[in-house]
Amino acid sequence: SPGRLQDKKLKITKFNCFAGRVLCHLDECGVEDINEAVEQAKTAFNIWGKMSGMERARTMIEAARIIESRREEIAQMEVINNGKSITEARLDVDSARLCIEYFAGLASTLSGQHVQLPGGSFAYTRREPLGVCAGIGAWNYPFQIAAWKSAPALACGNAMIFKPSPVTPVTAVLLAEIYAQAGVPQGLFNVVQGGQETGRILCQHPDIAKVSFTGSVPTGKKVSLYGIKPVTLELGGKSPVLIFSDCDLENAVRGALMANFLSQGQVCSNGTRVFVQKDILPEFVKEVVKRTKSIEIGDPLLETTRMGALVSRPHLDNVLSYVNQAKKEGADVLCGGEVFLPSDPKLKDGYYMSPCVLGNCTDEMTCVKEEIFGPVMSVLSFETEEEALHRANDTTLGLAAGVFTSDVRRAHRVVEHLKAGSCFINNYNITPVEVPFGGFKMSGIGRENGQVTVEYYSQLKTVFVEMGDVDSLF
Ligand SMILES: NC(=O)c1ccc[n+]([C@@H]2O[C@H](COP(=O)([O-])OP(=O)(O)OC[C@H]3O[C@@H](n4cnc5c(N)ncnc54)[C@H](O)[C@@H]3O)[C@@H](O)[C@H]2O)c1
Ligand SMILES: C[N+](C)(C)CCCC=O
Repeated sequence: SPGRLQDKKLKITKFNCFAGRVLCHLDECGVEDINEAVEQAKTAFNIWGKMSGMERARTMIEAARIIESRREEIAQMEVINNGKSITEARLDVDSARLCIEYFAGLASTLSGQHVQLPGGSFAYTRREPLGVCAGIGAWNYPFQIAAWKSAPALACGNAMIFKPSPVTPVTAVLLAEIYAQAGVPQGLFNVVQGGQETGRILCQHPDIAKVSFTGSVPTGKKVSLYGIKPVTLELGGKSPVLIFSDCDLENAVRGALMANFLSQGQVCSNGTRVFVQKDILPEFVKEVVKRTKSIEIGDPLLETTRMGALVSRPHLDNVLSYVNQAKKEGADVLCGGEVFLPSDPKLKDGYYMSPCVLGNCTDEMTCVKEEIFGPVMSVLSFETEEEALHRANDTTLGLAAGVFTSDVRRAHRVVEHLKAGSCFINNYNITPVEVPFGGFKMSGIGRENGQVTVEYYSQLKTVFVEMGDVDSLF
């Protein structure tokens, strides 16, 4: 309720990323708002958690239908919220809808196990919801992240309070509106606005049963220390793509672009360390640079635009400083890496940069070691498979990895040794909602999407049933 938030002191100013103007002001939610959201969620959970899976599924399918009918409106709002191109925003809305449909399909399949014990006794397990879950989102996929968290939570019978990033606060509210319109109990999916303090209060609330967090490694570390409650962490990456000389080069070039430039390079799973086998390096670099230079940058609402604006001025400055640092450390800027000024004067204050390819990179460079989270590809060369694998795995992160080769045995051998949660063979950055997504090492704990996610939003109760007498030792 906007009225109740008026007395809060802290304000969030949301800028329009592609024109650099103030879009709106929001009040940060504090203890009182969160208490109220939790109370509402508990009441809603008491209704929702007792419904059958089929009943929950019906409401979720209705939410998916509303998303489909409002696809264009949501996508346009996401462009304004985040700065990405309308083409990508539509795909994000589709992924959100598909996720809700997928988990609606699983809602009626939740079940336990029956175990026979001696003497006719038996035990069975019940899969039960956790209660009120907290979802905390990053700013790169605001609507999609809210759906990827709420869909499994709701399918398993939980309520969720979701806090979007203060950098992109707008579209999660649309999702709350849609769930309400679809008929979920009031307060089952609520949105609280705010930054780190709101996030901390929410996660530490004693009635929050689980936290599902998407964001950076440093914040993920804090969230994991908030208390004894289940936590899903979807964190950052610095993923490798291994391009062998026996690959289909055209496909590998396309893969490298998809691995680096979606969402202005602001993608957790991006394959930003592109290892290319030495004998095809010149040809690969020539083609990648040519295609990168031809990426259409500008007004993200135009159909022809393929790269919109970065999410904020400070983030743009940070990404550009990584390019400067790379130059100082000896990398060659093969293209891009500069502020981009669109021809439309209305967009002159937007946060645009030209996508960048860095050549002559080595493993020790900052651009190769740290997550830049912008449109910056680092190209490295290698000679042997063993060497490439060793260098690819030489990181504390392990979200994703890719391999391009026409040798099927090499593909599976390499993937077996890659230390990453999502491995792509001859493709990159596809995330069908039917398959699990999540990281190895410091890239996270737990998974989103796929059947396994049910385990992260429910708990098992074991029931022992004695058919004889108590065999007492006393
Ligand atoms: N693995 C994935 O699925 C995935 C997906 C998207 C983004 N990411 C990662 O997210 C990062 C970029 O997102 P970001 O800059 O929004 O990350 P961030 O860690 O700065 O913020 C993420 C969220 O946490 C909140 N937050 C901040 N401090 C908090 C605290 N102390 N307690 C609770 N909540 C707190 C923020 O307000 C925001 O909503 C990148 O590292 C990227 O790789 C990972
Ligand atoms: C849909 N993508 C592009 C694979 C992004 C997954 C979520 C990570 O940021």
